[in-house]
Amino acid sequence: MLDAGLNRPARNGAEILRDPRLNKISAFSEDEREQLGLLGLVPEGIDSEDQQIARVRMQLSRKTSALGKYIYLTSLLDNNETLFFRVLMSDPAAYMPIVYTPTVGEACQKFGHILRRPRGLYLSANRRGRIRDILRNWPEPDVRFIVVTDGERILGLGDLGANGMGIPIGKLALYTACAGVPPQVTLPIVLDVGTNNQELLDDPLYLGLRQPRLRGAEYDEMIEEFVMAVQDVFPRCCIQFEDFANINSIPILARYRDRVCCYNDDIQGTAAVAVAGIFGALRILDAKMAEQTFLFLGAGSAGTGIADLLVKTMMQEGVSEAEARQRCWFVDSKGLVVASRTELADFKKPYAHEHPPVPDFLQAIEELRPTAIIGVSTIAKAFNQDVIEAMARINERPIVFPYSNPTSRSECTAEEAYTWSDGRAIFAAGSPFAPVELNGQTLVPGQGNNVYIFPAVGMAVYATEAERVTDEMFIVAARAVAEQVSAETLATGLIYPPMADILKSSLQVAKRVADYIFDVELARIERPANVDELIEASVYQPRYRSLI
Ligand SMILES: NC(=O)C1=CN([C@@H]2O[C@H](COP(=O)(O)OP(=O)(O)OC[C@H]3O[C@@H](n4cnc5c(N)ncnc54)[C@H](OP(=O)(O)O)[C@@H]3O)[C@@H](O)[C@H]2O)C=CC1
Ligand SMILES: CC(=O)C(=O)O
Ligand SMILES: [Mg+2]
Repeated sequence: MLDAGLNRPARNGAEILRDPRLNKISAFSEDEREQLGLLGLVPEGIDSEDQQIARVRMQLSRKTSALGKYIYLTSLLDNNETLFFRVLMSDPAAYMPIVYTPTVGEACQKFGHILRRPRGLYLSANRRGRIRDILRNWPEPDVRFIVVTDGERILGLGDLGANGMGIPIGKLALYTACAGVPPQVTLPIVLDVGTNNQELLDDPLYLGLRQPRLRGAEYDEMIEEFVMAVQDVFPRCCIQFEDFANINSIPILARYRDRVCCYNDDIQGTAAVAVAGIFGALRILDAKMAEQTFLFLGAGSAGTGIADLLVKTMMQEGVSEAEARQRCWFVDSKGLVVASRTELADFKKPYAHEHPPVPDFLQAIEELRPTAIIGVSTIAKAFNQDVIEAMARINERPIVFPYSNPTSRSECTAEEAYTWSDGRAIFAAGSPFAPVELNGQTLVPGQGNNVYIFPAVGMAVYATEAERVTDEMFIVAARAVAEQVSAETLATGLIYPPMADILKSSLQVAKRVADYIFDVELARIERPANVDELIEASVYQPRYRSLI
């Protein structure tokens, strides 16, 4: 006998209770209790799914810290996957700040301290040469999505080594909660290549390798071994690279994007959410993208990724590449990125325009008079009062996107941006901020976070079994996100679809991207008569199935 729909041998009651994919805690039916040997192992009372959700909410409300709520929800995922996703999907706007930014940042910082039960796969530098075999230890046979990090740039918190595992776990929970990708096809992975974070190396509870980060050829060989092992063991799998330092993220994407099904979320997903946000802002401004001047604070993976996609989008609208690049300017840790600088990384060079050196961001604003500032610097409070006031003096409606995560690294808060601009800023931040009351008006900040993109693109790639992930798919996704923002939503200042509707909007985006994947013949399945129905039929439902 097989477990219903899971293709696994049936278990006895005690085993079922220990399997998070089968466990219903207090919601087993009378027949299941009788037939599966569960009598006595669970209390007599039988809960409905709604009663179970009410209990979870009550228990969560008694946790006084965000980290306490994170630990509780993670334990629920380890105990009863269906209930976890039912709770998450019942109110994504409420629960996302717990399982994702900002709380996941704190959870990663303390990952070794809060560990209850390991989740995902740890591939360590010590196990090089054996990655294929270790992938085969994963119990699910058909993994379709891996989110992998080496932990070197976890949000804006820096090198967190193997503690970075919290990020793949959180991102993959959102694949399911925000776009319905079935959890059994997802696999979180950390490549434990050591850490240069001395605090972690000195922490007796740190669980990663206690050695400096692997670099150079040895590192590249390990990445190659990993990518090729995934092709062998999970041939239909897409790899999402997440939170690598830019010295590695950019070359890795360049090396593999045309060879295997993969993408980098910090580069491409972030870029798409930024382009979507700019489309929303342009509707408020009634202006064109090529009329804007974008000034970035931070010229790393996220910043140059956003600029590259803005350039591609402007080119689709008939602007030349040179003109489009000229609309994008960067300030990094050494000041304005200009042609005379000799130490620039290759990925910054396309944006190193002719201009005298400018040491700081505020002066760059005064000289370049940008219409938009985008913060991807990890520097909290860098958009200070002088910066916002300068933007509000130069522009009737300045675009202000402090995208750095988590909240503790945000370049400014929503309240600061609105207050210092007299409520005129068009604002979106990487982490969530509550609405702000100003001069009798309620202003609703958007969450400019790649969560609007990666679950939706993931669903499209999953349902179509796409061979490759291209930049054009991200432009399609960006346009689809922007199109779902109604005029009423826009009137509140919100330039993204409401987070409460993220599942609905992600499925719309997934349909558009899936259509595009079939159009460009990158699908590995035949085009169905109705692509929308294909997506709908692929969506995971967090419902208990009968186990008998
Ligand atoms: N909202 C979202 O969806 C996303 C947000 N992010 C956030 O963006 C941030 C950056 O990520 P990522 O681009 O991958 O990181 P990188 O490390 O690749 O880039 C950081 C950039 O910030 C610059 N920087 C550092 N300090 C300063 C300073 N004092 N003044 C000006 N610039 C400075 C660095 O300069 P230099 O090059 O000189 O070292 C570098 O160019 C993170 O906080 C991350 O959480 C990332 C992805 C998605
Ligand atoms: C959101 C995200 O991917 C980051 O901050 O890195
Ligand atoms: Mg990231």
